[in-house]
Amino acid sequence: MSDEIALSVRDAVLRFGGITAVDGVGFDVERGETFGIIGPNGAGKTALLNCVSGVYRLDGGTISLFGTRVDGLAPHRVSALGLARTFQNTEHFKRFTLLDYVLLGAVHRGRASALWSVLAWPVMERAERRERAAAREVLDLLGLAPLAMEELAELPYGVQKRADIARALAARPQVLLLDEPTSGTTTGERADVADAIDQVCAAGVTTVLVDHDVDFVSRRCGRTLVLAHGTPLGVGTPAEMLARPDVVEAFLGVPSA
Ligand SMILES: Nc1ncnc2c1ncn2[C@@H]1O[C@H](COP(=O)(O)OP(=O)(O)OP(=O)(O)O)[C@@H](O)[C@H]1O
Repeated sequence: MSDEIALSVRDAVLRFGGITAVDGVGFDVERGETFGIIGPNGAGKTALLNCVSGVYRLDGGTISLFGTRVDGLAPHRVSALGLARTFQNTEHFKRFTLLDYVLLGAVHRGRASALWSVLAWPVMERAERRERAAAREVLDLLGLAPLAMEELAELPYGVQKRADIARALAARPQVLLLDEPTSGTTTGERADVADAIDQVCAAGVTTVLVDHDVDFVSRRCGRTLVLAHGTPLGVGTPAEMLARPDVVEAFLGVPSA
């Protein structure tokens, strides 16, 4: 693990009317690290990821990507600075083939203006060939290449979850946010999603992993942030954090014995 900070969140606050969804959250993720965020339902995990990716604008605090402030930027600008994320569903892309869906991730890097596209079509054609090659490379890495021409709608849910990881990875992100990558999967599918994430981590991609499955996060993350009701309970190794009575109480909803 390097000591270069890839993602830095300081005193983040996000409110929805009277609800404070994220309340003074801070953490650093080092380059190459797989960092976890866990917490019970409604803890603010997804809201926090939405702040990092520019979907929500912070009411307080700062977010930096490799030292550059990104809070207040639109999602496409944050993504141009090297951040990619998965979503909790791929509902709107059901008619895409797996390859086209993954190409969405590759294509968004360095798209040119329409005028430039017309004037420089040979260059654009070469760029498109490169994007297709990049998409196929990612499909290969995640063991999805044989399914490249299948429609997403026809593929099992677990494959759709892996497809979403592939799409995000095709953008060659500096930092990858995985939002509930195993939610709704069967035990078998979860093992396949786990393999895909392990490939991503082994490739050295800086990753933030949010999941309901605490064991799943604990096995992959050296450090994790624990949130409860939007408030940070702390950052530490999963074993350290899960041994704390306040963390146990947050998950169980009752004081630990
Ligand atoms: N768009 C929104 N409008 C109003 N309130 C919201 C919105 N999004 C989230 N919230 C509220 O913010 C709080 C945190 O929600 P969030 O979805 O981030 O929690 P979470 O930890 O991701 O939960 P889960 O594990 O159930 O997905 C909750 O009280 C939720 O109801």
